[in-house]
Amino acid sequence: MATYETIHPNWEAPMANMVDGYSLEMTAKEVEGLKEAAPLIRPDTQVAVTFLPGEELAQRVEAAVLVRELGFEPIVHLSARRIESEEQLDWYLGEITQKAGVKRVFIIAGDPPEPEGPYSDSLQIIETGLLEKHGIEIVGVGGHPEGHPNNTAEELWVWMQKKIDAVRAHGMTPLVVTQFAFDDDAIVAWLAEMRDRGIDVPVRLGVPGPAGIKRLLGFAKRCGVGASASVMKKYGISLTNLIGSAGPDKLVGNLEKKLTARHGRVRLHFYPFGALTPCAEWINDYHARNS
Ligand SMILES: NC(=O)C1=CN([C@@H]2O[C@H](COP(=O)(O)OP(=O)(O)OC[C@H]3O[C@@H](n4cnc5c(N)ncnc54)[C@H](O)[C@@H]3O)[C@@H](O)[C@H]2O)C=CC1
Ligand SMILES: Nc1nc(=O)c2c([nH]1)NC[C@@H]1CN(c3ccc(C(=O)N[C@@H](CCC(=O)O)C(=O)O)cc3)CN21
Repeated sequence: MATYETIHPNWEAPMANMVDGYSLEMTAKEVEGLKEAAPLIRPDTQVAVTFLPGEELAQRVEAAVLVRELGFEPIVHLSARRIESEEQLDWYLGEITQKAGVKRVFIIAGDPPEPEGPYSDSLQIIETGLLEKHGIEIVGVGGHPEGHPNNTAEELWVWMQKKIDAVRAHGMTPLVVTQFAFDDDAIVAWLAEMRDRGIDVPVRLGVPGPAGIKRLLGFAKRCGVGASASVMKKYGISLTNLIGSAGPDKLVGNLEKKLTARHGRVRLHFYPFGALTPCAEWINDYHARNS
């Protein structure tokens, strides 16, 4: 069975700084964007390919192949509620594993209020047995530091434990990747509670890449992510001036200060929201300023 070192070679080692061992994501349509950003991204960096509406499965396969060809490690998202049939899931897993050597997936329920096929939650995908059949070794599941409109906080912990147990029962290694958030205190408190509950799996904390302020607020609204005036002020944004763009300087700096050994193994996962090059530049700049 894969170990935590397989998730990332440095999981056990102290981090050089908060961006050490980061992952990021692209949409299936961002093939040109990834080619442009590639020279700025360290070889072997994990790059996730999303499962958004408006993408074709074949486009997602091509994106995963490109991630591999450029020397990065693909992670493929599976949105349970957007998968139309078991045959489609089987076909997609066959394509990504054979053509892009994919070993890692991230499973999320997805936003459709009614499932488009047989799966309404992430656990059902794990339980199909198709992941291990296709040689998948590492399975990420979603974490929600600010909660989720369809579940209480308590329900979310129960679901997290069920998914982790199921990933292990199917012979694979679990990790948790969180929804992006702007409030470092909410992230740190959520992580402390997770560890207090005895859930010791590695966590990738979701962080927004630099983006236009209006765009960031639009994504926050669409994804149910908290962006109150006080939280945005802490992040570095004034809601009375929406001109310009903002990066996660304060958020990442605060995480670096506030995370301790009790918070366990963590790395960051960046959500570039369509702007891969600025995101990679921001990460490299943070690294240069903090090493
Ligand atoms: N973290 C991220 O990057 C992303 C988060 N999301 C959001 O996270 C939500 C939860 O995903 P998971 O943690 O994988 O849940 P899950 O698959 O573990 O399901 C937990 C429970 O929540 C219910 N549920 C999940 N999504 C629902 C929805 N859209 N409408 C009504 N009930 C729903 C499920 O039926 C189940 O009872 C997604 O539905 C989506 O809204 C979506 C995309 C990306
Ligand atoms: N509840 C929830 N639903 C989501 O769909 C969602 C989350 N949470 N959390 C973050 C991720 C990241 N998401 C996204 C969504 C769109 C783009 C994006 O770049 N869209 C392009 C056009 C579409 C494309 O290129 O495929 C854009 O310009 O808006 C990026 C990340 C959606 N995600």
